[in-house]
Amino acid sequence: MALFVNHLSHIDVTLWCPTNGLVGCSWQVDAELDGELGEDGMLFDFGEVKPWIKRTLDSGLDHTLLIPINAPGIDVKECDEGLCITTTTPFAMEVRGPAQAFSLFPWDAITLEQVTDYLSSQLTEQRPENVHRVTLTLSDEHIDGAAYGYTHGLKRHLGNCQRIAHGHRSRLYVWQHQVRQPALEQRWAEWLNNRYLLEADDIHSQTDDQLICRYQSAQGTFCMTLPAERCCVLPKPTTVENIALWLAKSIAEHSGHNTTVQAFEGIDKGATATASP
Ligand SMILES: Nc1nc2c(c(=O)[nH]1)N=C([C@H](O)[C@H](O)COP(=O)(O)OP(=O)(O)OP(=O)(O)O)CN2
Repeated sequence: MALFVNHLSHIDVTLWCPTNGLVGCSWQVDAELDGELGEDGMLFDFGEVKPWIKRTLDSGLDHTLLIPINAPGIDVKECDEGLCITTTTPFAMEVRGPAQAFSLFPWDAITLEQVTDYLSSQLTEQRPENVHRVTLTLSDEHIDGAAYGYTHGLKRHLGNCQRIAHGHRSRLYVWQHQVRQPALEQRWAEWLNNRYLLEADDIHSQTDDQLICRYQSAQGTFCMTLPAERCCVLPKPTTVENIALWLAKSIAEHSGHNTTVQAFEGIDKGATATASP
């Protein structure tokens, strides 16, 4: 007997890719459980399946930076902040923070298949007696138009969004004169794709080539050094509201037209903002 729960949750992470660097991802989570029916006629109460799986994801890999430690140029060591991870290719980066902000895997690269198997095995190990196996399916949201992945951290957030390098893969909608603007959506999404978004206030130091972002939050001290060309600096915290506002203002200024932007933070949620040139 198998029980399934589709659209159970989302996972928002950034993965380190040996060719693209920081890649923001949002994965939809579907679950299937194989097992025996209990005396109550249920394999596992739906009301318990969801919180059980969500708790495991939220306290583990969700909102972390996924590092394939066997990829070329990766070094991981302990430091005052917790862990210090350095990279060399495709660019030099150093990120420091509490260990809980990182998920380290003994792999050459992070793939959706490997992450899916890892999480399915983790849940299977913790299963209740009458459940034989838990199988998750992780998938990227199907997006026809413009989309971009980004990485950020929100130091004021009380939950795991305070971690300096977690990410999202997001749709982007732009309107001018009540008409969608696919060319603008595509251009801005391409520009934002794989960037690190940070608040100006969190810049610790900056040269022409390099930027250091550093902040203290409830979980500890976080620090990130990366090429300036890979960053996008916003005047305010990088919440989706401020991203929508910054995009609306930037596009209105560049194009000379009133602009409305709907920015997403991962799957199915986001903010809408309008600006004039
Ligand atoms: N109004 C806003 N609220 C929050 C924002 C924001 O920009 N505006 N941002 C965050 C974090 O960046 C976080 O990454 C969002 O994570 P999310 O997965 O949505 O949070 P949950 O774990 O609570 O949601 P699930 O999808 O149910 O896992 C937080 N809030």
